[in-house]
Order: sequence, then C-alpha cells, then structure tokens
Amino acid sequence: MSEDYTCRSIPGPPHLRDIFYRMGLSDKDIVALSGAHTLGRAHQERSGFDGPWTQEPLKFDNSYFVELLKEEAEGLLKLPTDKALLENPAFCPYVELYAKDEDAIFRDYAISHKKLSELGFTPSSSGSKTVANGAILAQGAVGVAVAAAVVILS
Ligand code: HEM
Repeated sequence: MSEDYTCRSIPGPPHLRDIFYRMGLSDKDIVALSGAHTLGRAHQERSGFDGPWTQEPLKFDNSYFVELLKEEAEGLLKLPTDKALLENPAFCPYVELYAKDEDAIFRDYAISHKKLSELGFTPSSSGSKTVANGAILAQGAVGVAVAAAVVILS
C-alpha cells in the first residue's frame, strides 16, 4: 500500500471547527482527538457506518494517522470528518506529524484529552431530559476514561 497522500492547500468543510472551537479547542486538538478513532469501530446498527479505522482497533497507537494517509486502506473506515483532516492545510500537517512520530500523538493526545475531559457540561433544566442526558454523558465519560487509561498505560 502506498503512503502517497500529501496535504492539499484548499480549505475543507468548516463544520469540525464550528463544533470544536465553541468548546475552546484548537485545530491541533481536533486532529489529536480524532486519533481516538485508532480504537474501536463503527456499527451499522448504530451509526450506519461499519468497521474499524485501523488493523488493530484494540491498540492505541498512531495507526489511525498512518491509515488515513494511505490512498487505499482496504476494509478500513474513513468518515467524512476523518477525510476532512486531509483537506484543510491547518489540520493536515498534524496528520503527517502524528503518522511519522508516535511520541508526538501520545503527548498531544493526552493534553487534548485532558482539555476535553475538563470542560464539564451544563445539565438541562427539564427533569426527564436531564436523566436522559446524564445517562448519555455518563456513558461518554466511561468511554473517555477508557481511552485515557489506554493512553496512560501505553
Ligand atoms: C471529530 C468528530 C467525530 C465524529 C464525527 C465521530 C464519529 C464517530 C462515529 C460515527 C463512530 C461510530 C459509532 C458506531 O457506529 O458505533 C465513532 C466511534 C468512536 N469514536 Fe468518534 N467521532 C468524533 C470524535 C471523537 C472523539 C473526540 C473521540 C474521543 C476523544 C472519539 C472516540 C470514538 C471511539 C473510541 C469510537 C469507537 C466506539 C466503539 O468501538 O464502540 N470520537 N465516532
């Protein structure tokens, strides 16, 4: 398989920035946190997408970025938001850096994940919605804790 992708100098869709900037996160945070997709997979019945992003989805490493840079990554998933990281000149150099330098993604992912984890949340004022949101956020927190543990232990 070839690693023949090079960063394009055209701006990609602004949606990722709309979401992450309003939480005070940066371009670097967007790319580093996307690296969480090194772990796990998509499920047809949940999101409509199917499959893992990497060959070893139980291992936290830099392979999300390595696979993203490959023109063909057979059997592996690339979401539109994954591809967007290659289409924006502000994001793409980080993809290249993390594909080359695993220590860099370990370091930057830990920093970005800490920022994300410490943001907190504002519970809804409506009772039943609060319970539903609380349950969803609790599930999310477990996922975040697992990913953080993987980073720390690796
Ligand atoms: C950039 C915006 C993001 C989008 C559009 C996105 C989208 C998705 C989608 C569609 C799935 C598959 C869900 C399923 O079918 O089960 C998924 C899974 C996952 N996401 Fe994201 N995600 C984003 C950011 C993040 C972030 C910031 C993290 C953590 C820091 C993260 C961690 C994960 C993990 C670990 C899985 C695998 C879950 C599993 O194996 O069940 N994602 N994401």
